[in-house]
Amino acid sequence: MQLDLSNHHCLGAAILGVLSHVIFFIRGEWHMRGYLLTKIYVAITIALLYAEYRYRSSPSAAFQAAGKIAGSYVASLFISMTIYRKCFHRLRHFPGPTAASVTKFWHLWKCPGGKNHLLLEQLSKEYGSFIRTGPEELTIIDPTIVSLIDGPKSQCTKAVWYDIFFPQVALNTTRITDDHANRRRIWDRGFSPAALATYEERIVLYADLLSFRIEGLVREQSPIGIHRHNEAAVNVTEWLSWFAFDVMGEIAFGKSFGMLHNGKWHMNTRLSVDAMDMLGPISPAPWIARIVLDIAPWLPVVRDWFSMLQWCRDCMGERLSKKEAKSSDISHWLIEAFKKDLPTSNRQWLDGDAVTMVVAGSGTVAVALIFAFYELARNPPEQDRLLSELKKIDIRDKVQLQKCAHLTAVIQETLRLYPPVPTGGYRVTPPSGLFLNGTCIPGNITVVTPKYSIGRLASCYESPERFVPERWTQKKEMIYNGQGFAPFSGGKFGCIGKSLAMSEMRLVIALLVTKFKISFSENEKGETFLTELRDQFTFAPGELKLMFSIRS
Ligand code: HEM
Repeated sequence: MQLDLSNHHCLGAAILGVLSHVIFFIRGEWHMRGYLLTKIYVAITIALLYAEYRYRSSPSAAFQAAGKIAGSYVASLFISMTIYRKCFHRLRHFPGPTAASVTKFWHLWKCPGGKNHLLLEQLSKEYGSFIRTGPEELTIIDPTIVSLIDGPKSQCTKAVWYDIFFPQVALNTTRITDDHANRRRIWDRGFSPAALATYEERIVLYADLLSFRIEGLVREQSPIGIHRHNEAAVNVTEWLSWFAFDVMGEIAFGKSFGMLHNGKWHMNTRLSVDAMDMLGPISPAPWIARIVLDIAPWLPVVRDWFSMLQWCRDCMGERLSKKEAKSSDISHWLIEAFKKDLPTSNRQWLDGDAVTMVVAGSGTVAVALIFAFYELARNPPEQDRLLSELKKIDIRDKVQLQKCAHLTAVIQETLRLYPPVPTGGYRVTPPSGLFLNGTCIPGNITVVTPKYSIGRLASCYESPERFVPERWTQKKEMIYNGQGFAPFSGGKFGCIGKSLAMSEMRLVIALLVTKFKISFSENEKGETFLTELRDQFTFAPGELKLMFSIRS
């Protein structure tokens, strides 16, 4: 009689599952090894199948036995993880959906369409300011957390999310603090007041071109747009994106992408917008993102992603090959450091930062502008207030424009309601942890601080859902607590392009509002535009058409 050992094997596999959890997986970071572990698991399962096939009488029996053993391992591993995460983990006392505390698959399941900003908003209503949104992750919706994690004294580091981009290295994705500091010093040269002044001169030209092109649409000089008397329906999602990308092409690589001029998408900039689609559904679980990138490079969205990276590399390659070094773009400073062989200045960093310039510098400005015009169209009196402020000054004079309090307030209110980076900016707490209003946040925990929800807290803003720019000027009593307002983040990882972005936004809003009256068309109230809004680390808005009519 043959002894059936399969139950013993299953028991052994189950014990191995528990041991591998408590000895290995419970410690350190594993998100970069997902693909390797999957391959090892599949290889061992195939080996088991082969062994069982030799031992068993039929292939189906071999399949069954091998499946039981491999399944026992996985089941016990997950049971061990579940028990640990629910009953023993340092975050076990924090409220949140049960499934979220056990696995990040829950998060992927809940927001397949890139609606993370809405999901976190809904969770905050259900669970309050502290929500356990992952086994090792806390989402904190409290204005005080912002300076704790992104203030000048913060010891927090960047979370595993930034490894999605590996092997790409760049200023905003490196998780090595010293590398970040070295690279940031190089970038700082490209954002000195002198460098900024040269960029700003050219922004005026692009803003004028945008205004001129919209005027062309209204005056029927262009086939694009539906004209009616002295007004035209303008797809502001496209035109403002073209502006932001053209400006960034000029400032990053010394060449425009030509979209304002041509009135259509440049193939590769469109690609870079589409490529961001990948970040919507997979951002909540970087380890799954890594597996998808490694295992399925043929998926259309992953292909777009790699093509986008390649295109950014090509832009940098082209810029590198230019003999005449132009000191008036950001690349000039990065290339100079590369030629001097400064720390963190090899070709890989140059390529990575080419992506950073395109992604961080264009989509953010575009989305802020699109929302500013959306709100101005919804609130015509705000256009009148801007007009009366702007008619007294020379709009093309940056210093005068900076002094326009209402203009700045319109931008701040837009960024409060629609922060271009709505939920991203994940950080890891220092090993000693953090204290927030008497609550201890353990060390080495990922902290998510959604700017979208913090900006809409009723405890911080009166009528938080309403667009009221005056709350930043004459009606300051409408802000109970403004500590959480940080659309550009802060501290060592804060936005380096803040001043540039503010200049772009001030100028475009001022130019267009003084020249055009902006309103909704008959059939457009912006509902679809809002429904289509996706959180893909940066916000990706849907199509918005607004009526532009030339002011008399
Ligand atoms: C309205 C416009 C903008 C907003 C709201 C914005 C917001 C932000 C935020 C929230 C971060 C932190 C991201 C993180 O923690 O991962 C960031 C980082 C960054 N931004 Fe901006 N940004 C804007 C425009 C720009 C522009 C025009 C540039 C120009 C190139 C730029 C370049 C960068 C860079 C390089 C970083 C990484 C900084 C670092 O890690 O040291 N941004 N931005």
